[in-house]
Amino acid sequence: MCIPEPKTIWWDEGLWLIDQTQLPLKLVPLKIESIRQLVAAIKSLSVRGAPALGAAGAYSIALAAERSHATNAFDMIAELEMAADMIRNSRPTAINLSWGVDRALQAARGGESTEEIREAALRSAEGIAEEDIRVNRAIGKNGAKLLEDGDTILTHCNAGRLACVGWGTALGVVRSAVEAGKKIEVYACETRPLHQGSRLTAWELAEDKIPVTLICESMSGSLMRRGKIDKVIVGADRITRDVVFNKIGTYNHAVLAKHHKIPFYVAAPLSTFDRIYGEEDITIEERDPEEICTLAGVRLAPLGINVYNPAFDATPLELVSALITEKGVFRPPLMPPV
Ligand SMILES: CSC[C@H]1O[C@H](OP(=O)(O)O)[C@H](O)[C@@H]1O
Repeated sequence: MCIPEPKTIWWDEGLWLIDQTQLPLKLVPLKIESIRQLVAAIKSLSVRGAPALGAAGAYSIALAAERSHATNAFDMIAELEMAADMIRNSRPTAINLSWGVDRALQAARGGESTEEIREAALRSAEGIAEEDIRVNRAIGKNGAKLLEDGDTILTHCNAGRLACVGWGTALGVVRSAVEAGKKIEVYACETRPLHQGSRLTAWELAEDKIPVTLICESMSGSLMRRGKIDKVIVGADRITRDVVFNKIGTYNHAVLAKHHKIPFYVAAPLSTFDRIYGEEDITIEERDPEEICTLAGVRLAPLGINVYNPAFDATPLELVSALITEKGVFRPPLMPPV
């Protein structure tokens, strides 16, 4: 079974991305004309997911260079550095955003003229985008070996091609297993409050004709207890020396998987690893309370109620059966090479 490979973010006489807030009803390509518009797109999750944010970060430098009116290299680099700060600060937890910004900015600094800077920034961003798909294909190939024909997988949030430039990480493992001829079924957690699972994962898998069942994340324990889940596979936003940061609710599944002796896999590129730091060093993004209190404009909670709305949680590595990367599969405390 050959699965198509559309892109989530790309450059075509300017920066384009799929506006994920319009899915699953509409597939809307969005042209990004300014850094401010890109910051808004990142904050509103029009573009989201660690690897996609890495590419967005890199393309932001190419966009800033393309839009710059600087007449010399020094002034242009100063503009790019201001743009870099705006993009880095748009979402703090996923390391890939700052990683992509820094790689493209470093390339741009090698330019001696404004034109060389523009070319270097775009070449770097295009390289990161192409590298992402290659890396995700390698993650998929390494992870598919862990899946057996007939497996039922639980996944959380969206770690598919919409979270990347293409192919996906957690869903990339599923796609690679299906391409290898294995029959795989997926339970997709809707993933409140922004529903990346129902809006994006269920949509992706249905598009690829991979059997998917939508559930509320509160249902995962019951399915595990009834023997309905063979493996759990999720993505990651940052992997430190002691924990995996991923969408809020991931930790719950990891604890339940441990209790039920179900393999719990994390699929992520090496660019998501950040081993200098530990859990206590990383900021977990707190999002707008209205995301929990309203749904499609309907009020779900009393006005003025206290709300806790972290975008991510931390799963200790001892709960992770294996880290699936482009360099292979590593079982903590064993970690991939730096
Ligand atoms: C392959 S990274 C996907 C990762 O990013 C998601 O977060 P968000 O939708 O807020 O960008 C979620 O944590 C996914 O696991």
